[in-house]
Amino acid sequence: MKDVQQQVDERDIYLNEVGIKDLVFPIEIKNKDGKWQTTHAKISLSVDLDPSQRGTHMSRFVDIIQKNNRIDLKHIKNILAVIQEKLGAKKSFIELEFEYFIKKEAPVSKKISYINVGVKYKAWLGDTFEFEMTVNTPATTLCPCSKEISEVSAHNQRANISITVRSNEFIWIEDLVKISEDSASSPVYALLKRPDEKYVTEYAYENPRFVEDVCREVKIQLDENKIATRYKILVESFESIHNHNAFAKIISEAMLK
Ligand SMILES: Nc1nc2c(ncn2[C@@H]2O[C@H](COP(=O)(O)OP(=O)(O)OP(=O)(O)O)[C@@H](O)[C@H]2O)c(=O)[nH]1
Repeated sequence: MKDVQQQVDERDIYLNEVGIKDLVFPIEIKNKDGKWQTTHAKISLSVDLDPSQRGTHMSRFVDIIQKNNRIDLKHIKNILAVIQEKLGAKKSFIELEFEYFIKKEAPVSKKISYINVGVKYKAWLGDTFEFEMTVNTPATTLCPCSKEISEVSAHNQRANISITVRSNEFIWIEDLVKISEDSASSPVYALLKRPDEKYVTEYAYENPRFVEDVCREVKIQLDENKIATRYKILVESFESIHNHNAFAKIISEAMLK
């Protein structure tokens, strides 16, 4: 059978990236308790392409991920190396977006439930290997100003706390979720009975936080726990008294270099 993509290309143009995107496939991610969690990811895989080659071997990306769907830092590096070797490229890239499930215990009833956090892995291998992980944690923020000036109550809402770390050291998703929840007014839960609901309502009221407060608290914890030096924090609250959102962002000095 004629191999068209294998033909020599006369235009002499290098392509920075060629590949596949939005492949949906089951993957396994390691939980902090050592067990593997099955979820499904939206996956992009790519390589650079030599000027002399007309097309890359698209089918090989799928083949490789089907044989390597256990994903952690070590596996990702290995997948990128295999991609380079099988596709004859100098650079390889991978992106995975998936929902990760965290076990939660309700504060009073101790009922168990699971919340989903959105995770993105991004890694590339060329002269060096780089790995970037983003974890999006939902939480509650309660406005300190509203609490101060109101006779009763204070506006509160759900917020998304996004932490992106670029590090070649292994970092647990669970650790970033905990830092995010500890920095907010209150965590959120999938299952709360009435005594839990009373507890989280009053807990948030005792811990009012602006988006700026949450962002700074996350930074303090990332630094104190020496999680990473290269990071980005983005906190966004889905305001309940406005029809727009509030946000705060920190990009570490090392991330900007
Ligand atoms: N390179 C390239 N291939 C495409 C594109 N769209 C569809 N394809 C198809 O993807 C397949 C290319 O994958 P290859 O891995 O080269 O397939 P193959 O030649 O059967 O497999 P190998 O023998 O391993 O190279 C072919 O069937 C292409 O027609 C495109 O835009 N670019």
